Amino acid sequence: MTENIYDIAVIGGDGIGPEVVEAEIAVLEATGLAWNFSSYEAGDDCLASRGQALPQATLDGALAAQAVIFGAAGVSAADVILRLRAELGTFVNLRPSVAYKGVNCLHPQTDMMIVRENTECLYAGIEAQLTPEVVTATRVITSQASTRIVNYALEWARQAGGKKVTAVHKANVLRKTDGHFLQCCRAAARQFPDVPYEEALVDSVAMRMAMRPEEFQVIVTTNLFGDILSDLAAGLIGGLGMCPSANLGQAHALFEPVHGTAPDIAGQGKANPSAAILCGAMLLRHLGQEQWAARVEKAVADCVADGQATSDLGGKLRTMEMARAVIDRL
Ligand SMILES: NC(=O)c1ccc[n+]([C@@H]2O[C@H](COP(=O)([O-])OP(=O)(O)OC[C@H]3O[C@@H](n4cnc5c(N)ncnc54)[C@H](O)[C@@H]3O)[C@@H](O)[C@H]2O)c1
Ligand SMILES: CC(C)[C@H](C(=O)O)[C@@H](O)C(=O)O
Repeated sequence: MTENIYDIAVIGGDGIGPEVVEAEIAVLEATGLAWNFSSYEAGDDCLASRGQALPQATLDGALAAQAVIFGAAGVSAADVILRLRAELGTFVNLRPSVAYKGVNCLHPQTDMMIVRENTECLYAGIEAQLTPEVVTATRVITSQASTRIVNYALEWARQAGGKKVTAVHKANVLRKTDGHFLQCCRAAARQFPDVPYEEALVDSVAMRMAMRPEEFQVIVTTNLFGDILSDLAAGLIGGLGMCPSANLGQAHALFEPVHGTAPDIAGQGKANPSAAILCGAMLLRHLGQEQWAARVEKAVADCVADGQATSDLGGKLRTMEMARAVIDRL
């Protein structure tokens, strides 16, 4: 039987992006599975050297690959990652926030999945300068995207053993847009009578997450609220260094840490590679390698519990030293 070779496009990007992606690849290679990694440029450095933040060759490579591993891009991030998400048709942004044992964090009991809509809302890119003093942005909410994302969240919650889904909105003010999103959520929830379902306003969710994050298991929400709440969730569990994400569509998948280029620590070997390594676990799960995914997650958890971690978690290891510590525990 011929062995499956996984074709993966790698876009390290700027700042700590390439540093954490190097760690992620080292861990993936340590599984002994057959990988074919192809590297592509994107981001600020690429813009400076080639005049484009996302060259066509990178886009073509991402579209041709089985999946994409992404690090981070700097000020050009929106031109890179939003375009990649759109071109790859990734309509789901899956963002887990799990407090690992041993991390000195605000809320050690946090374990939630944020299912962020990935294609519309204020990210539709429709802004206008009406007069020199008045500018507007159009918020787009469609039945198709809303139903698709809430169905995904409900199905995910069902597969996870019937976890509770909270639809997060601001329909008391955004009556038409979030009102429509909520209608789509309710209609979908009726098709999943076995999955606990509730609704909550985004402002009160922010407060409750800061005080009692254990009240949330699966949050489904629109694009901008999902962006903000996932960084808030990162703050509960010890920071952005622990938060991976998966952008998933029908035909493509892109895995990226929730964090950015971290200019304050870039180039110093200080970046926590856990978010990127946990992206590797999400990639493994996506490829059907569930056992390896679980082993990578456990190895990260074991490292962190043993204090084998980078300085943001109170440890002494450098980025690649932590990657090697994870590999040793695989
Ligand atoms: N997907 C992306 O490419 C993406 C996402 C967010 C921000 N950005 C870009 O990144 C740049 C910096 O943005 P920012 O400072 O708001 O957010 P950031 O995520 O880069 O950093 C926020 C804070 O978290 C820390 N941090 C982040 N990742 C870490 C890690 N792996 N290990 C240890 N500490 C870590 C940083 O040191 C910093 O103090 C901006 O240019 C922004 O546009 C890109
Ligand atoms: C960099 C930016 C375009 C991006 C977003 O807003 O989606 C980031 O904040 C994220 O959370 O991945």
